[in-house]
Amino acid sequence: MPLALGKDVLNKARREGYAVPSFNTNNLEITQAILETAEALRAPVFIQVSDGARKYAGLENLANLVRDMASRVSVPVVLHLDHGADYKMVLQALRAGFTSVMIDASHHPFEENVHETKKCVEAAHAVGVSVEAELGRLQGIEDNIVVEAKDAFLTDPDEAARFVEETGIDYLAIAIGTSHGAYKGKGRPYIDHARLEQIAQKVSIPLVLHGSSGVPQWLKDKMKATGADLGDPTGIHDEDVRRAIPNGIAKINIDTDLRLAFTAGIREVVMGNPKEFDPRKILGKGREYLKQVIREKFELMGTVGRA
Ligand SMILES: O=C(CO)COP(=O)(O)O
Ligand SMILES: O=C[C@H](O)COP(=O)(O)O
Ligand SMILES: [Zn+2]
Ligand SMILES: [Zn+2]
Repeated sequence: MPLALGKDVLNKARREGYAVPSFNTNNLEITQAILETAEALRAPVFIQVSDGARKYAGLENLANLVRDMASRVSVPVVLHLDHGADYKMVLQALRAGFTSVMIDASHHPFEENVHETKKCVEAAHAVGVSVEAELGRLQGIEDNIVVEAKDAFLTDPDEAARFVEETGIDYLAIAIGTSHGAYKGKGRPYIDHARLEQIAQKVSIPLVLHGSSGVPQWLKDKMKATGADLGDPTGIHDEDVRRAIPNGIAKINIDTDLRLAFTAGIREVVMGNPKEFDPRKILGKGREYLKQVIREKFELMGTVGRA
């Protein structure tokens, strides 16, 4: 199918009470794992390209790869720009054929965030592309900028309503306690469900949750078994993700769990078979674990069979 429009996929999700995962891609194998699993489970999906991915693989290379591969599946696939840094980046994504773009001006003061976001909405809507913007600030690593706890702040419900009204965006990324990366805090990383409920009452467009990886035990075990030294990573509990979806969360971003899965498979082959030097065998195992973790996400978010 041709690429789907972001707001079509997410408006349906919020209306019907499920969420759509937005997976970061960087290469062929990750894209294959996402699309083959989505097709097998009849699930709509977002594939997103970060700034790091753009620098690693090239924005147009990834856009062309995703568009071409998506043309051979029969489920809705949205090609999304993750954390677009500025207006220029958004324009480049529009030109490359993205069907959804994020402008992340959340590190600016409110009025400046509104101003920058509005400009991007005007450009994207002129060519029929949907827009995500962010209000509030997540802790963790974002586009190679480390946001410390003291600089992170949660989204204010009244401000969120004003922001949506003034910018005309199609979906809103909010900060409610999640953070990027594999270290989301000790024990049970905190999610402010009460705040989410208040935001959901005031904002009717789909809400987006970043930093939602679960860092599952089976992947931690596999990494550890191959000698990886990760310290003590913790992710968002499945229960918290499940609880957030009826409160308007319709797009859920996952990158870290894919990194863990791909790397765990690669490590397993490399460490366990010192004679192996066929990259297809090495990356192939990574792709197999990617498919497993991607399947778990579709099941968790209620996306299976929604295509
Ligand atoms: O929000 C993300 C990308 O925008 C990814 O979050 P994780 O690091 O939790 O996978
Ligand atoms: O939001 C951040 C994503 O995990 C992507 O990070 P990256 O720019 O290092 O690819
Ligand atoms: Zn941000
Ligand atoms: Zn993010």
